Amino acid sequence: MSQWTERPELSAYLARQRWFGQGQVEVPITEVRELAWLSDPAEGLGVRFELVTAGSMFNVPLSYRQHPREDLSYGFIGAATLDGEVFYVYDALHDPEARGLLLRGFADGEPSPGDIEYSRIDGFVLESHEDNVLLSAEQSNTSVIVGESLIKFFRKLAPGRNPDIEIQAALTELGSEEISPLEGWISAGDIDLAMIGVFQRSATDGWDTARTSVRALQDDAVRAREAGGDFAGESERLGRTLAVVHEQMRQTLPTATWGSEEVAALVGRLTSRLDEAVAMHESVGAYADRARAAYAAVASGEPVEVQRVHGDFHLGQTLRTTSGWKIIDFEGEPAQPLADRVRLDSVARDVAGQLRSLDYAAHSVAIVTGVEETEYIDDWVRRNRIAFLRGYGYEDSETAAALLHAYEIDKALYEVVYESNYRPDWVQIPLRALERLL
Ligand SMILES: Nc1ncnc2c1ncn2[C@@H]1O[C@H](COP(=O)(O)OP(=O)(O)O)[C@@H](O)[C@H]1O
Ligand SMILES: O=P(O)(O)O[C@H]1O[C@H](CO)[C@@H](O[C@H]2O[C@H](CO)[C@@H](O)[C@H](O)[C@H]2O)[C@H](O)[C@H]1O
Repeated sequence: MSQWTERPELSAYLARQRWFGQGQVEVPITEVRELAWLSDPAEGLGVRFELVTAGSMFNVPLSYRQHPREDLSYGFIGAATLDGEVFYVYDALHDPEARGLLLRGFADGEPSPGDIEYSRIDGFVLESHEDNVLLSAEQSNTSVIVGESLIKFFRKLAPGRNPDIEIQAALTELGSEEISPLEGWISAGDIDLAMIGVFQRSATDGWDTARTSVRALQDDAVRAREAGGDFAGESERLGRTLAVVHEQMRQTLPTATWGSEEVAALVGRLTSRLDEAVAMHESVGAYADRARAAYAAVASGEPVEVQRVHGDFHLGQTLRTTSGWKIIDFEGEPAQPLADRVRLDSVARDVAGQLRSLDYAAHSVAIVTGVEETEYIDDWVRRNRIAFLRGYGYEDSETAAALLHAYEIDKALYEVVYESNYRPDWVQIPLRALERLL
């Protein structure tokens, strides 16, 4: 039995991580599966993946050090004993030397240790695993840049192929230029622990680029089309990129047509999310009847063409590179169970995600800078919505419009729950959007 089920340090550490997703609440650890050592603790530094069940299962690579390290204090978890000897234990992703050991399996000629498998696509070999930089630890997952690659350690785990790997492997094989090519992954049996792909060095994040444009028009108090940083051309190109990626997914992954029964099931899922948002935020109740009416319009429409989709498409999942937009992170909404994240869906799901994100980019600037909402903000959102839909070539039919409307409402409801958990100051963004949408 692991000492972490008996002692509070690791559950306290998990509660402080955003990727744990419980909003600072400690959840008891019921099980820990320790994978093979990647280095021998008797030599001073032991590193291994530990799969920790605390409600859900989490990927927590740990480094066990014989001596404490002041400079790693951010990732310090607690002391633990191994074979009667005391070790100082750190989150291995905050320990540069330990990160190198987690990456070593991708180096030339390195065997996969014990129950862990390092898979490489097309002879990919990691040149050097030692020089690596932690990119971000504050999101759903934890990413590290190493050489020309970026490795993402999945935090919340589930048995079954991770959709990020599944979709990006299919699109990489197809030669897609709209994603960042996948190079490999790490797994333990049927559980995927991490994926590695090309690091886009020239990239700027779509979210930052869009917000810079909003700020430009706000500074000058001019309409979007007159501002120096007009984003509409980028929105249109991004729409086109998403349409290409959807087409590539149709070519390589399953598709289907939903008849009345499946559409009724969709309406059922939309309605339960509505109920969840009402329970979370009282003021959502005022929109419930109108949301139900919008969902009923979907049920009375034509059959719906479905396929694999991105599932959580927003500006933070886009990179503007010198060779156009690239779409990343095909995991779906992190909070949903795997079965929901791999379900076929309408492309309207992703189109709606982006429309919501444009609304977020504009209104978040107003919140952060503390200025009054102006007509310029609304103008920016309208102009970029139109450009994105034009670039995508979104279908012009009643059924397509009803679906898009329903999915925009659904995403705003998801956001009410998401923001209530993580960024209560921002919950007004989706709440105001509901007011506009309904
Ligand atoms: N291939 C890449 N090249 C450059 N930057 C990337 C790449 N993949 C991800 N990023 C950066 O890392 C951030 C987090 O990546 P993402 O896959 O969205 O992780 P998460 O699942 O934790 O949200 C992105 O917002 C982006 O800025
Ligand atoms: O990127 P993740 O996979 O972690 O996605 C989650 O976090 C997102 C926040 O970073 C959240 O997106 C919401 O906020 C965005 C701005 O930060 C905004 O562009 C999106 O439209 C809005 O939904 C996403 O919903 C969540 O799953």
